[in-house]
Amino acid sequence: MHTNPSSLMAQKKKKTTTTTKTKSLRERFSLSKKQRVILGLFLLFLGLAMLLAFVSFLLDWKSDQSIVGHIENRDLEAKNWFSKFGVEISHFFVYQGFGVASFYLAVLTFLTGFYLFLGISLQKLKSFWFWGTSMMLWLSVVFGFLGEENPILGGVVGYEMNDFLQDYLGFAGTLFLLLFLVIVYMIIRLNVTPDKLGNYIKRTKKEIKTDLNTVSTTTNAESENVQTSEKPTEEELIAEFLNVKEEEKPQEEITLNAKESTFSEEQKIFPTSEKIIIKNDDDVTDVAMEVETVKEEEEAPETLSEKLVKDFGEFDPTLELSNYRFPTIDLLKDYTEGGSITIDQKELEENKDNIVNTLKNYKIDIAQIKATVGPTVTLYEIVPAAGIRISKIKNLEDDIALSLSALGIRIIAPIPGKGTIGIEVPNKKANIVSMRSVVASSKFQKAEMELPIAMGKTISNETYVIDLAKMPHLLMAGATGQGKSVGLNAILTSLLYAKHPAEVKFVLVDPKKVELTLFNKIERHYLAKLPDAEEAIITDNTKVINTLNSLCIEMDQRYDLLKNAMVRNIKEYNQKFKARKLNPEEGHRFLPYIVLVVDEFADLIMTAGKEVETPIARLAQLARAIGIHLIIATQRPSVNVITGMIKANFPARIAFRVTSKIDSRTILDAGGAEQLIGRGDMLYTQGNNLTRLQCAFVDTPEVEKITEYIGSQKAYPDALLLPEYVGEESGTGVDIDISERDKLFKDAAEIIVTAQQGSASLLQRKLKLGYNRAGRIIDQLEAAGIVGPFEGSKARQVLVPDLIALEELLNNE
Ligand SMILES: Nc1ncnc2c1ncn2[C@@H]1O[C@H](COP(=O)(O)OP(=O)(O)OP(=O)(O)O)[C@@H](O)[C@H]1O
Repeated sequence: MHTNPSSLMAQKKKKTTTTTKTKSLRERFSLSKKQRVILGLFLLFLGLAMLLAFVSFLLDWKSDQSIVGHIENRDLEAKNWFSKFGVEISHFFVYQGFGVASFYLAVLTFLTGFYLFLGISLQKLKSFWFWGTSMMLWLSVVFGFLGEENPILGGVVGYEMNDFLQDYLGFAGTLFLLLFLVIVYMIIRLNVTPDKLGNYIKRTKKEIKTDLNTVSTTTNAESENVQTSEKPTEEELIAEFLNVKEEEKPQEEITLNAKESTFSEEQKIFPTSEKIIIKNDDDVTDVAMEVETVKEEEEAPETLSEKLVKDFGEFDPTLELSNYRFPTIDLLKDYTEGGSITIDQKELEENKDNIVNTLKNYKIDIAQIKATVGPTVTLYEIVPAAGIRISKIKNLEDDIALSLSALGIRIIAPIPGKGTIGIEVPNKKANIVSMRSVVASSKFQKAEMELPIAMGKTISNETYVIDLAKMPHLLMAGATGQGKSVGLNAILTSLLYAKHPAEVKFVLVDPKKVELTLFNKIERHYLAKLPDAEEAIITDNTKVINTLNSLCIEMDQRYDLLKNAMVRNIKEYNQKFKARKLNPEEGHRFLPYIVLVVDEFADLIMTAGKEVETPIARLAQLARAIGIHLIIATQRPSVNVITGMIKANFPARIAFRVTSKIDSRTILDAGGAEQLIGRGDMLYTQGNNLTRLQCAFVDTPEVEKITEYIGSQKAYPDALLLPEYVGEESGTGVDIDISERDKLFKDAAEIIVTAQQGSASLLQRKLKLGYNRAGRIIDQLEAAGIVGPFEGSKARQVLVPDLIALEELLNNE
C-alpha cells in the first residue's frame, strides 16, 4: 500500500502538536509524588468511610431521616457510624442517588485512592469508572424495577428511570432492555460468546458422561479410574481457572483499542522502553501481540569533522612554515627600459610595403592589412582580394622572407577563427619579456589555478598564463642555446612566486649539473629526494631510475589514499583533508603537488635506456590525478627519444627554435618551430592550436636572488622524502633464483651466445640497459652456466656454443 509521504508527514506533525499540547497540560496538572500519596490516602479513607456509612445507612436510614437537611443543628444525634457526615453523604448517594448500587461508587473511590497511593498507572481506572458507573446505573434501574416499594434499593435515580422506562416500554420492554444490557456487558467485559458457551456445554456434557461411566465400572478399578478420570478434569479446571483469571486480572498493560491509544505519564517519558500489547477484545482466541516500538536513532548534532573544524579551524598545510614570506617582485630585474614596447613606425611601414609589393609581384592583391606589434615579432594580418587561393600565399613563404630580408618569417594561413592570413615578421630590435612583468601582471596574480605558470607574452603582448595541473605534463624541446633552460627557470620561478613550500615540491634531474644547481638552496623548502640521497638535485643518470621508481611507489600510495578517501583527484582529496574529514591516523596526509623536471631527457635515455622509459611512461599515463606532473626538456627531439608513448601522454608541448622541420614535426606534429628566431621565441600547443609566445626571461642572478631569499628563511628539517625504492643493484652473487631473473634474461642470453662474447657493455648497447642492470644480467647468466666467471679485464667466456644448445639448456632447467 502506498501512502503519500506528505500526508504522512502532515499526520505526524499533527500528532506531535497534539501530544505536545496534552503533554503541557499534563505537566501543568501533574502532581508531585508526595501530593499523590496524600491524595491517594485521602480517597482511600473516603472510599472506606463511604462504604461503612452506606452500610450503616442501610441499617438505620429510617431513624436518621430526620437529621437530613439539619446539619447545622448540633444537638441532633445521628445513628450512622459516621454521624451527620455519614447521613448526609449516604442520603445523597443512596437515597436520592442510586440506591444500593451506590456501593460501587464507594468502591471506585477506594480503588482510585489505592492506585494513587501506590503510584500505579491511573490508565486502568478509566475503564473501571466507565464500567462501574454503567453497572451502577443498570443496577439501580434493576433494583428500582424489582423493589418498587422499597425506595432505598434503587434510589431516586433507579426509581425514576424505571418509572420512565415502564411508561414507554412497559414491564416486558424494560425487562428485555435490562436483559439485553446485561448480555452486552457479558460479551464485552467477560468475553462470553455463543461458541464459547457451546464449548462449555459440550465439555460439561462430556464430563457428566465420564462420571456416569466411572460409576458403572468395577469396584476394583474404582479408585484408579477415579484418578484417571479426575486427572484431565483437574487439568481442564486449572486451564479454565487460568482462563478466567486472565480475564479478571486487572491488566497492567496498556490496552490499545482501535479508537484510542493513550499513554500514561511514565510511558510518555520512556516510550521506547515500554512494550505495548495490543489486545483485540473481539477475538475469541484472545491472542495478544506485542509491538515493541523502536527508539529512533538520535542524529549526531554535528559530525566529528565539523567539530574539529569548529575547534581548530581548517587544516592549514602552511602552518609549519607560517612565517614564510613569498619572494618579492623586486628580486626580479626590469628589462624593459622605457616601460613598454617601442614601436618603430618606419620599420612597420617598410615591412608593410615589402609584403604588399612581394605579393603583387605574384599577382596577389591585398584588400586590407593590419599590424599587431609583439615583443619580438610583429604580426601582419592580410585579407587577400577575392578569388586568391590561400595555398598560393603559403607557398610564397620563402619569397616573402627573401624580400623582407628577415629570418624566421612564419605564415599562418588562415589564422584560426579570424578569417585572415597572418605573416609574422621578427622585429629588428626585440624586446625582452621580463619575468618581472609577467609575474606582476594581474593575470598571473589573480589566476585561480592549481599550478600557474607565467610562460611569457603572446604576439599581441598579453601575458600568457598556463596551468601545469591541467596540462598535465609538459614536453619542451629546442636546439641548444634557444632558451630551454631559461624556459625551465621561468616555470620554476612562477611556481615559487605562486605556491607555498607546503603545496608544491620539485624533483630536479639535471645531467648538465649546472643549470638547476641554484635550486639546491631551497632544498629543504621546495625539493623532494630519496631518503638515502645526499643531494636533492639528481645529476647522475643512474640514480634517476631509483627516483623515478620511487615516484611510481608514491603514485601508487597516493592512489590508495584517494581510493580510501573516495575522491577522484588530489584537489578534492586536499580539500577533504583540510576540512578534517580524513583521519591522519589512517595514513592520510596533505599531499603537495610534485613537479618532476628532467633537463636533457635525450641524455637520460641514452645512458639509462629502457629502464627509465617504463617508470616515465607509467607516471605520464597515471600521475595526473594524484598531482605528480612531469616537465621534460630535450635538445634532440628525435623519435627514439620522444617515443609515441611519451608523445601520447604529453599533450602540452613547447618548442623553441629547432634546426629542422622534422624536429618541429616530432615535437609539435606541425612545422613552424624551425622558423622561430630563438632567444625564447617559442610555440606552445596544448592539443590543437599553436600559440607563438615570447618566453619570459629570467637570468641566473635573478634565480640566485630568489633562491637565496627563500633559502635564508626557516625551512623544514629535510627535503620531502620520497618512498624508498630497493634498486636492482641490491642483487647478490652467483646464486640467483630462476624466478628472480630479469625480464630481458632470455634476450640477453641470446645476444651473448650469438656474439660469443660475455660482456656487460654489449648488453648495455644492444638492449639499451643501464650498467647496473646489465651487470646483474651477466651475474644471472653466470649462475645459469651460460657465461664463465669474472676474469678481470678480459670478457667472460661463453659456455654455450650456439642458440640450439641454449634453448636446450633453458628448457631443461
Ligand atoms: N626568453 C628569452 N628572452 C631573451 N633572451 C633569451 C631568452 N631565452 C634565452 N635567451 C638567451 O639565449 C641564451 C641561451 O639560453 P638558454 O641557456 O636557455 O639556452 P638552452 O636552450 O638552455 O641551451 P642549452 O640547451 O645549450 O643549455 C640565454 O643566455 C639568453 O641570452
